[in-house]
Amino acid sequence: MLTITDLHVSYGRRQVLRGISAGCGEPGTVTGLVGPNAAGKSTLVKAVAGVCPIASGQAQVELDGTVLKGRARQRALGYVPQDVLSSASLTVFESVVISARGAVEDPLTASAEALERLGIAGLAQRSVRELSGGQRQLVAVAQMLVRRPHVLLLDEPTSALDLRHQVELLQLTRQEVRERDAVALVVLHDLNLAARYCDQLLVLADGQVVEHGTPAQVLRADLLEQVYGLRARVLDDEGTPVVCPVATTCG
Ligand SMILES: Nc1ncnc2c1ncn2[C@@H]1O[C@H](COP(=O)(O)OP(=O)(O)OP(=O)(O)O)[C@@H](O)[C@H]1O
Repeated sequence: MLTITDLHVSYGRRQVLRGISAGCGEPGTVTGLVGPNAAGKSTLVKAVAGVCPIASGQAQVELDGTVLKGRARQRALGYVPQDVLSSASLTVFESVVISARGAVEDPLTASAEALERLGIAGLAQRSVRELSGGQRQLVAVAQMLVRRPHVLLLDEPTSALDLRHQVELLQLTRQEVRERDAVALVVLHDLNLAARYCDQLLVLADGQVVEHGTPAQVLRADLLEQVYGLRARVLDDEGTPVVCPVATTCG
C-alpha cells in the first residue's frame, strides 16, 4: 500500500506540491496520475521514489501490515523516470542483470524472463546506447520489473511507444500488480488509455489534488474544462469513459 499524506515539495522558494493526500489503491490496483503540464506529477512520483526531497508530509509504503523504512522501503519501490537517458556501454541484458542483482535470487533467469515479457528478448545483446527511444523505454521498464517491486512508479512510461506497445505495457503493468498484489502509480497524458487501464485516477493541477476516483467518476466534461481548459464530450464505451475533444476554431 502507498499512502501519501499532506505532502509538500518545493524547489528553492517555489512550492510545487501543496499538501497532496491520497491513498494509492488497494493491492493489485493501478492509479493513473493525470493533469496538465507542470501540475507536479513528476515531482510527486520523484518524491515518493525518494529522489527529490520532501519539505513536509509523507509517502508511506506498507507491506503486510508493516510500514517500510530506509533500505527496505527503497527495495520495495521501482521507479522508471520520465527521461530514460543512458550512455552506458552495456548490452541490454547486462543492464537488466545489474538492476536485478541483490533483488532476486537468480538475476540471469529473471532478466531473461523480464525481457521476454516485454517482447524485447531480441534486443538482449544490443548496446543500450544504440537503441531507439521506444526500445530504451522498454528496457527501463524491464530494469524496474526485474526487481519485482511492491510499488511501481512509472513516469510517462508510454511517451516514446507506438500504440500497440502502449497498450501492451499498460496491460503488463496491470497484470503485474494483480499477480503480486503490488500497486502502481503511473503518470499518463493519454486520458483514454488512463481510463482503460487504470483502476483509479488522481488528477493534479497546480500542485494539488483536484479529483480522485474511478475513471468514470473523474473523467467528466466539466472537470476537463476546469482542469485542462478543454471542451470535450465524454462518451461511454461499455462503462469506460472515452474523451472526445470538441473542435475549436483552430482545430
Ligand atoms: N528541478 C527543478 N527545479 C526547479 N523547478 C522545477 C524542477 N523540476 C520541476 N520544476 C517545476 O515544478 C513544476 C512541476 O513540474 P513537474 O515536472 O512535476 O510537472 P509535471 O506535471 O510532471 O509536468 P509535465 O506534464 O509537463 O511533465 C513546474 O513548474 C516545473 O517547472
